[in-house]
Amino acid sequence: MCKVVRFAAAARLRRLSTAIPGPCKVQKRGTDILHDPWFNKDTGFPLTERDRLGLRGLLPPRVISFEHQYDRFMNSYRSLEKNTRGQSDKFVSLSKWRILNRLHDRNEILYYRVLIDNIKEFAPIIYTPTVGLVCENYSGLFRRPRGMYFSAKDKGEMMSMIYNWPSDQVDMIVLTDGSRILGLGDLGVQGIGIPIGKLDMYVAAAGINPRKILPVMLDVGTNNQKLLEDPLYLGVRQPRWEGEAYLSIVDEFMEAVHTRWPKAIVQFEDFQMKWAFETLKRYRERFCMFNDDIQGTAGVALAGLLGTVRSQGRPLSDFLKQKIVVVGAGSAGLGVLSMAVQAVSRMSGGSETAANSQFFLIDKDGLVTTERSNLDPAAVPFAKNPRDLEGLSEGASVIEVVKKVKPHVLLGLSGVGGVFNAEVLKAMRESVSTKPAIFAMSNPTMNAECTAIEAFSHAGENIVFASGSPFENVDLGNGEVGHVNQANNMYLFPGIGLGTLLSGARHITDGMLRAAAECLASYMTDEDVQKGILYPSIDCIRDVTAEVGAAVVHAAVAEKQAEGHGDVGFKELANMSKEETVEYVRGNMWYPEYCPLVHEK
Ligand SMILES: NC(=O)c1ccc[n+]([C@@H]2O[C@H](COP(=O)([O-])OP(=O)(O)OC[C@H]3O[C@@H](n4cnc5c(N)ncnc54)[C@H](O)[C@@H]3O)[C@@H](O)[C@H]2O)c1
Ligand SMILES: O=C(O)C[C@H](O)C(=O)O
Ligand SMILES: [Mg+2]
Repeated sequence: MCKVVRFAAAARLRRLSTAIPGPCKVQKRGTDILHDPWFNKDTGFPLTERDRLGLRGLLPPRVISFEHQYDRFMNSYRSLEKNTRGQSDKFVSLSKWRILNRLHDRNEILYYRVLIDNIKEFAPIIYTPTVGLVCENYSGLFRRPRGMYFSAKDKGEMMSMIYNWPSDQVDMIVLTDGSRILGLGDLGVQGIGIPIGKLDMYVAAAGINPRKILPVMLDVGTNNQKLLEDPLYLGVRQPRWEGEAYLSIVDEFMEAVHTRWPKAIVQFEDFQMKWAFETLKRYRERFCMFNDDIQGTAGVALAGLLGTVRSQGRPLSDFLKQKIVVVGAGSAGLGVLSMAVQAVSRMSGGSETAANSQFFLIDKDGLVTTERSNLDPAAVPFAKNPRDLEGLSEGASVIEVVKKVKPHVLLGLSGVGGVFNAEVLKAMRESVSTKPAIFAMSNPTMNAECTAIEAFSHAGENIVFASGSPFENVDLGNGEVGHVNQANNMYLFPGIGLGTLLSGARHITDGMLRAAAECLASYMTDEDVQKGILYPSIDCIRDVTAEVGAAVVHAAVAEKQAEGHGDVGFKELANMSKEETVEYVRGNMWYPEYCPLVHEK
């Protein structure tokens, strides 16, 4: 359950008691307005507005209310569902994505209202997992551009190109180079679907004004041979730029963005590991940015790990005793480990070190130890010393490690579907935990380490289960339900972005990220957690984001990072109670409703 009534319902009530939204200025007239999805109201333009804006005669005469337009869309959506019954999942998902995308391209206010009010149903279409399918098929699906594309061919031009974007103010940018799209690998320019999906979640969950978002693709080529040979491929047809040439492109983009919008926040998304870590190190002190796969994922996973301790009825301090096996030593797995190790270190007064602690790291070559030749520097802190291992050695397989360690938690961020096979899951029955936890966090659905049904049927009914992509709850056949949690960074990145924006911080610190994770960890009640419900329902995402955003603002104030936003300065932020900060954040969330349009020359 959400802590407050569903946000949409609350906003609707608020609207009833408040005046009509203020006017919006528009520099266009006539058909130019109808073709601009930001201003277009379709048949919803009142007659007086049609007169003012030169729209008379350009629309059928009847004026349709917003509510009626909303219902008409939902009816078409339901008809589509009926008409596609029996078709392949892929066909159905893409059909649903198309109808939503078409609405976006026509009428953004209606699109975002439909999305916010039906977020549980539509998130899997506009975000994970369908967004993966959209990226794979992007060149064929492409109709209209969304966002900006900076390519290797634009070197030297970015400082002026950035002014081609029509909006004066941009608050939130999601940037990808398409090199590691979900678990699907290098999809080149087709990866633009990910920034678009993430930013739709920013609008839906954090209420960032869609006029102030910017999805960006940095196209430095692709190493995906199939795409390079595809005549329909829309990206630059060359192998990826590497080394200094690559970094100089990202540098130029970051400089250009911050010249035009000095306080814009840039979320790095789905970069291959080497560039994910390198760019985070390179920019985090210079710009307001974070890497969602490393830092957002870490916070969501840490919240889940703390939840598993509570689900066992143990105090949080027992986190120090939990044995946790992480499968996948990429940007996400290493991000999770480093945040978890920091938490352990804080709890134990700094006495724990990563390598001899309770964590075990496995990559494609098995258990990671100090004996590994060419050990990735980022993995060094988590490599086990073979002397500390009894009965396990360098490169031990997942099944060998699980059998030997009997972990409390088995967490997958490998990008490989089925790695938690029946044998591995059955071995989790021997876990030392009363509630063994299985986190199959890789995306999209086909890349999950196991499905929910596999987890409950092989590992037992007393497990806690979480996955990165959504799965249905599992009917355990005895009147009980195996609860499926969605451990996805969508529970944190919107709050990290919104909290940073409203605090006016110039950097996103570890303290702000920790506050976000701790806030999510404490969101659920003990009663829910003991039933195995570690994360809130996605229906509550605006409420969660308000709380997470407030926690980020508080941390930014405490660390003297906050400079304030708009009329609200550091002092006002510092004087707000926790509840007032949550209300402040909630009150700054944009909500889609038609505003009266006023023509301005
Ligand atoms: N749920 C979430 O919120 C979330 C967040 C971030 C990433 N992810 C998912 O996590 C996955 C990995 O992302 P990443 O950025 O870390 O990727 P990455 O490519 O940087 O790392 C993948 C890691 O998995 C390891 N691996 C590959 N095959 C393996 C196997 N058979 N057994 C064990 N390990 C194996 C690789 O050695 C590598 O260490 C992706 O599917 C991504 O979608 C999920
Ligand atoms: O995009 C998601 O659903 C989560 C995460 O950022 C990922 O890369 O898988
Ligand atoms: Mg990602």
